[in-house]
Amino acid sequence: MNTAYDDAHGTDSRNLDINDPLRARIARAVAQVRATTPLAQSLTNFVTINLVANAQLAVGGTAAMHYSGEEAAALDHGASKATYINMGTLLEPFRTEYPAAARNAAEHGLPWVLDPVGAGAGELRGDILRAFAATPPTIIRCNASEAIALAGIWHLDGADARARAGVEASDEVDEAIDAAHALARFTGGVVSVSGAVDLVTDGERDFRLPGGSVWMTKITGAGCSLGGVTATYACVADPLTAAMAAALHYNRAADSAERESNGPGSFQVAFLDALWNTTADEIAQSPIYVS
Ligand SMILES: Nc1ncnc2c1ncn2[C@@H]1O[C@H](COP(=O)(O)OP(=O)(O)OP(=O)(O)O)[C@@H](O)[C@H]1O
Ligand SMILES: Cc1ncsc1CCO
Ligand SMILES: [Mg+2]
Repeated sequence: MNTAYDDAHGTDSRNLDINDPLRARIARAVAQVRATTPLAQSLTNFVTINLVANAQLAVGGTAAMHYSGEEAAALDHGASKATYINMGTLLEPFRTEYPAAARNAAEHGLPWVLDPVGAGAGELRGDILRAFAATPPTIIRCNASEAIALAGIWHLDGADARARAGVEASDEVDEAIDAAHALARFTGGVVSVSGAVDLVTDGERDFRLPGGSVWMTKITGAGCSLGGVTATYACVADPLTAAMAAALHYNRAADSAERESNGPGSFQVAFLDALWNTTADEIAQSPIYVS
């Protein structure tokens, strides 16, 4: 039987087998975060910093926010198991502090997650993103426009690299597929592109994750906090599992929050509650279209 998803995306994608080991790894990651409250440190924008921390706590993790390469090094020596860097609101000192934090993560062999918010806008953002190419992120979590812009900034082959500015998604996820593949090949990591149907790719396999709520676009920081939660999952799981667990956790929590709410304010509250209450099995048994 063809689903609405198949009709829209053709027949070369199929729902991942219910017994596929990836689903077990996702369920285990969800349980492990709740059991071990891992710390992912964040250097993130001033608009949505509170939602990022609250979402990390709501999935079971621990949050610590700062803007310093030195503090990143101290945390990498201590409790932090992953770093989240979000480019939303930049100040001049971040020109050196953000690449230092990325370097520290790489030197400690720890994963780091990049949200290239607004990629394509401004010299400072471009300079910092170019500096990251030396110690590339383990996971890139972005919207379609940002994936295309970042592939352009890094001059990657195969990307349709139209430089595009802006913090809200305007390209459809599928338009960013070549850019996402190029980014994954360049970093050797995973790229997670959000939208109505999310795309997670390691450059070899593409996973499309339907569901979630359009209300996510009416609260600021849905994407930023998804980046933070992706870092939380990267504390306990390999990059592909972490990106999948975070995106699926978001989709199932958003499905449930939409049923409970009647506007953006009540949606955000219901969404945090749903992050807390959604079960590991609900997350791991989600539709996952693989191609
Ligand atoms: N039309 C939609 N329908 C359902 N879910 C959506 C839709 N658009 C986005 N989402 C979900 O919202 C979350 C954030 O994705 P989005 O693409 O809005 O990020 P973003 O553009 O980086 O957001 P922001 O920068 O405002 O934080 C993801 O979980 C994604 O699945
Ligand atoms: C609205 C906004 N401006 C800078 S960062 C941010 C949050 C969404 O990325
Ligand atoms: Mg964003």
